[in-house]
Amino acid sequence: MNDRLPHEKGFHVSWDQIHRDARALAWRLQGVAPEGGWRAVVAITRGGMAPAMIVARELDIRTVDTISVKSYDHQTQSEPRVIKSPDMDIIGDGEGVLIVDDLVDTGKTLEVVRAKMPKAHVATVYAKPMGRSQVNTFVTEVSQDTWIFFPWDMALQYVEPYRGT
Ligand SMILES: O=P(O)(O)OC[C@H]1O[C@H](OP(=O)(O)OP(=O)(O)O)[C@H](O)[C@@H]1O
Ligand SMILES: Nc1nc2[nH]cnc2c(=O)[nH]1
Ligand SMILES: [Mg+2]
Repeated sequence: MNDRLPHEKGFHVSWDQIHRDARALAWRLQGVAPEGGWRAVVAITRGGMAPAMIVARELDIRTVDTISVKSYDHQTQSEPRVIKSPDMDIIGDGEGVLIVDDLVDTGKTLEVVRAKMPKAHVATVYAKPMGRSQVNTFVTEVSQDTWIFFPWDMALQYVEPYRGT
């Protein structure tokens, strides 16, 4: 699959697995919650929305907002741009706020987001080594040369048997 290059490996995540991993993230976040709990979640669209919903459900957080940062066209990276900001009257400097994304790769997206909400706690389900230092809590690390495929970008399809007739 040429459009996956230069990534050596593919890590294919099912709906079931992202659900379990996002729940594991919520469990960890509960363990480091401030007194009184997290007051809001900010999902980084679009990939952060599914894990953010699961985390908000598990931790009973009703205030959920979004920030939209566009940094990739398919697998080609360009400079990240904020297209939509959260309600800063509610989010403030980010104290007691959880920022959730599906993954961190180079960390460029999170750099932009953290600058807006410097006191927020940053959580991703998956992390690659280059961007790991931008994240406070994550669940699974994959190597830098791995491309993660999410269930919303995939479909079930027929696979040839190992041995033909
Ligand atoms: O750490 P970085 O190198 O900045 O990359 C990580 C970001 O890239 C992907 O989002 P993308 O910009 O592709 O948008 P999407 O979530 O709408 O798919 C992913 O969901 C992260 O948000
Ligand atoms: N789906 C997906 N988006 C990304 N954006 C940056 N890295 C990745 C990745 O490994 N998978
Ligand atoms: Mg994203």
